[in-house]
Amino acid sequence: MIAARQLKLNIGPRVLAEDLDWQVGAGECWSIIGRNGAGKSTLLRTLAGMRAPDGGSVLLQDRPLADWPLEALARERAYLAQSRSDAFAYTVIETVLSARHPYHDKRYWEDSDDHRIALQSLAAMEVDDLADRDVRTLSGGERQRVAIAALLAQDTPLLLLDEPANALDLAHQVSVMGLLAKLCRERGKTIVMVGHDLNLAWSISSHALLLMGDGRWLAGPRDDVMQAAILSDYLHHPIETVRHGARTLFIPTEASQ
Ligand SMILES: Nc1ncnc2c1ncn2[C@@H]1O[C@H](COP(=O)(O)OP(=O)(O)OP(=O)(O)O)[C@@H](O)[C@H]1O
Repeated sequence: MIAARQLKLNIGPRVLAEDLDWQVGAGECWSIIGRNGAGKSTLLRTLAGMRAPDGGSVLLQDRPLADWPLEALARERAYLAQSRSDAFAYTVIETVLSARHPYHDKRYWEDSDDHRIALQSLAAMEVDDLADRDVRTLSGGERQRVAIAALLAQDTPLLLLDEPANALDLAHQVSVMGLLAKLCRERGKTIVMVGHDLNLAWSISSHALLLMGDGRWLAGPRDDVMQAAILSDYLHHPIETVRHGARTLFIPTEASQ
């Protein structure tokens, strides 16, 4: 689906990722994990085509990202940014309908299919009752769910999500993650997401990519990569794992009093 070839990411003099050779297959769900500032958002923006690589390349469906016309790219991948600022008084439904523009060709107005898909997406995120509200009046968690609804309405095979659980209460974290997992398992969508909650990441992911923040990285199937010793190294904090039924739980060792 999407692949990095000898990818290099720099910010100023800092090398965030070096020689990143990474293949994301269709229907896989990847979590990108690393400390603050390790380069997770920078990598996700690069995968979305919103930032050029500093070396190497990103291929979407075996074609370099730079060769994709923007509208065709918007039908292939949707991107959820870590934060957003709403400068204008758009309603919730207008915000979600705007995600349908890549399908409009030369047509200006949305049609009934767009409305149906937008309303379905709002309902999936349990924000359909907010359809007529000005997005600037929403709470942080409501705004995040509207942004995820817009991402769903874009209906792309590849979803790139930067901290989708941000601002969500516990129940919505679990339901949103469950929905994303279902999109992979049952609808063959491919997901690459950034997150700090190891337990949520473990519960949804088939694979994980760890970034050290100095160029080093590790990618592979979830259970190969999400091991206590490896995560402790990448996150610079001792982590233990415990089994709870079928789940593995990650527990950071408490700071000594
Ligand atoms: N435009 C910029 N100018 C200067 N430094 C930047 C810029 N964009 C990113 N950086 C720096 O690059 C590093 C990587 O940033 P990035 O947002 O990718 O980290 P991250 O792993 O997503 O972090 P977090 O977990 O805090 O969200 C950080 O140290 C950040 O301060």
